[in-house]
Amino acid sequence: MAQYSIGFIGAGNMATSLVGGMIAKGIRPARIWMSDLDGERLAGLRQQHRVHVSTDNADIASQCDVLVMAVKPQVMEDVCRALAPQLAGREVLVISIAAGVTVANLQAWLGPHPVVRAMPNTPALVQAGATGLYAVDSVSAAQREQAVQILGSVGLTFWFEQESALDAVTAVSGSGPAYFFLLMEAMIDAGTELGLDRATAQQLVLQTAWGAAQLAITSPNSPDVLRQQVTSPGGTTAAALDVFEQRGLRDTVNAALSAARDRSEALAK
Ligand SMILES: NC(=O)C1=CN([C@@H]2O[C@H](COP(=O)(O)OP(=O)(O)OC[C@H]3O[C@@H](n4cnc5c(N)ncnc54)[C@H](OP(=O)(O)O)[C@@H]3O)[C@@H](O)[C@H]2O)C=CC1
Ligand SMILES: O=C(O)[C@@H]1CCC=N1
Repeated sequence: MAQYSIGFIGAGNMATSLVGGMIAKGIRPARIWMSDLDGERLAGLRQQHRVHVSTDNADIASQCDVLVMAVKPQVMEDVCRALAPQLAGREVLVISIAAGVTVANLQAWLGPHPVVRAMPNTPALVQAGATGLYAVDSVSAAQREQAVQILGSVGLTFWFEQESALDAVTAVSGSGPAYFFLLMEAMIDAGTELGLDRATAQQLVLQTAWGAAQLAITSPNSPDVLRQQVTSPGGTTAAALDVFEQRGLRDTVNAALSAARDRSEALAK
């Protein structure tokens, strides 16, 4: 990988997942810069990862060729407007990972820089991330490649031609890990209700989730076929699946993802 420097503005959950995954993948910490309001958090990150840190966003922006904007959508405008003078006249690739913040917003706040809008997810920390990407026309082929090198170092990347697809990606894979964690929590609670000790219930649930995902990824069969292979006629799985279907799991999932997509769209306004 070419030795350009990468700065993260905002060192919260998603930025630290990305940085942890990038370093585990072999990207040198000396190339990574992180800023945040919280000096203690930064000190911990410097100690853990040996990255450069600063509580001054402008300091990070002045050092880096690629800037990953990783603050919450609600503060993105203020953060970008404050950085605009720092970036003026420089060739910096901006990658925003914020939900719902459009490239038009980012360019209005930062200036006419090449912008990639990305939607990663926290499994990036273990190189099992999934990221949707959208680029404005001014992003060069080399800069697209930089975005893929960074986000692709921690998982799969997918380019989209329409920016609106990023709202759907946010609903599916950006927020998606939380849906599976909720199901894990519910299954652990249910297993405990059924008399298992909590630690064993947790191990059984996590191994089952991991095994199901591995099987679904490696099998030539689609999830519906794999589900049928578990389901003996008149057996235990059928009894459980009947309850899920009767209580409207599919409609619930559909409504939940629509709510996430709508929220992503609303954040742009
Ligand atoms: N978490 C996730 O799974 C995903 C998140 N995202 C996106 O990533 C972005 C960050 O989310 P997430 O990591 O969860 O949020 P966090 O709140 O964990 O991280 C944001 C960090 O930015 C800091 N911050 C706030 N204001 C400033 C500022 N002016 N300058 C520098 N740093 C600042 C926050 O500090 P403080 O806490 O003190 O406010 C916090 O540490 C969001 O835009 C979100 O939409 C995208 C994909 C997945
Ligand atoms: O909840 C959120 O808004 C962010 C975006 C996707 C995951 N977390």
